[in-house]
Amino acid sequence: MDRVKLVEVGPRDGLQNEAALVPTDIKIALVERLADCGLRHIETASFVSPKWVPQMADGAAVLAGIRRKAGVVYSALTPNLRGLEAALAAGADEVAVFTAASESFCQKNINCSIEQSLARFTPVLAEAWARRIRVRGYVSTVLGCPYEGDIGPDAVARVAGALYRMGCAEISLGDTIGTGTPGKAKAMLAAVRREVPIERLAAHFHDTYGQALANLYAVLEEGVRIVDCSVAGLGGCPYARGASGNLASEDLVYLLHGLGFKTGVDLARLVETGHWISQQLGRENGSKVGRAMNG
Ligand SMILES: CC(C)(COP(=O)([O-])OP(=O)([O-])OC[C@H]1O[C@@H](n2cnc3c(N)ncnc32)[C@H](O)[C@@H]1OP(=O)([O-])[O-])[C@@H](O)C(=O)NCCC(=O)NCCSC(=O)C[C@@](C)(O)CC(=O)[O-]
Repeated sequence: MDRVKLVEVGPRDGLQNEAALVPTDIKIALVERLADCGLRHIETASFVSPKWVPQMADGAAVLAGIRRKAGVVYSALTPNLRGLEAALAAGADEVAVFTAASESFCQKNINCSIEQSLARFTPVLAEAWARRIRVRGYVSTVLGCPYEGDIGPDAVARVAGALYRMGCAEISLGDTIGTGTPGKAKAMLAAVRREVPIERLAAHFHDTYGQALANLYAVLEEGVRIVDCSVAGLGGCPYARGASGNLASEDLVYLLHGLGFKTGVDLARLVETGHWISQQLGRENGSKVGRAMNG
């Protein structure tokens, strides 16, 4: 049976936009619970400037505090060499660099042009390679930008191809503001797969316009088998106005199991975890499956 690799980004993408600081022990408990659900790739922390994203300032404490489960990859976001050093010192198993297909978003998010971001990543990849650490590359705004509107597939393909040629093992395509629709997602993927093999591509779809699951289904049909998701649909980017939650992990697992894909995830436990974190954060559960199965 076909398998889909899930990358759970709740502890990072899910929490980074929370206005109130989430206590470190809650973050640790969330990561541990997600691992207990059967998730094997958990983006656990982010080593960015604490002035830019205060919520992620305790990344080292989170990585130090978790009870590690064998076979689980605990990864971290690293915008530069300093972030890489900090992530590795804290025990991250894998790191991710991140840029965008839109110049304006890149400037707002990491304070440099796309070209400059790629130059910053060169030493990150060299150092990671020397230490045998796998690097993922994110491209944001692949289906629309909060500042520039539509983004052409060729612009996405150019950046994805550059990350791949630099040595990123996996390229995650982010519909940061969730404006994409299935036809657009397929057109974007058709351009990107000319630069990057399909098995190296991940879908990272936000659900701001309620399109995430439809877009995901479209790229699944095209052969994408790596999907990013966030428990209880938590998430958003502080530098993308109006960006709301990620594709909810529970909704994704329900869809995939219904289609006959294997994920290794215990859906009932995941629903419990989604309910638990929603209560901790005092917000409504963003997963429809989570609400239905918990009701
Ligand atoms: C990239 C920088 C640092 C450039 O920021 P900068 O101001 O251009 O760079 P800088 O080198 O001048 O550094 C500014 C300050 O940050 C410090 N600094 C510098 N680097 C680090 C580091 N690694 N860790 C900790 N501190 C750091 C540095 O020491 C300095 O401190 P100061 O002297 O002012 O006290 C900044 O713009 C930044 O941190 N941006 C991060 C924004 C972010 O995290 N956004 C959310 C993640 S992306 C996302 O969510 C999208 C994604 C991936 O999910 C996919 C999708 O949905 O599209």
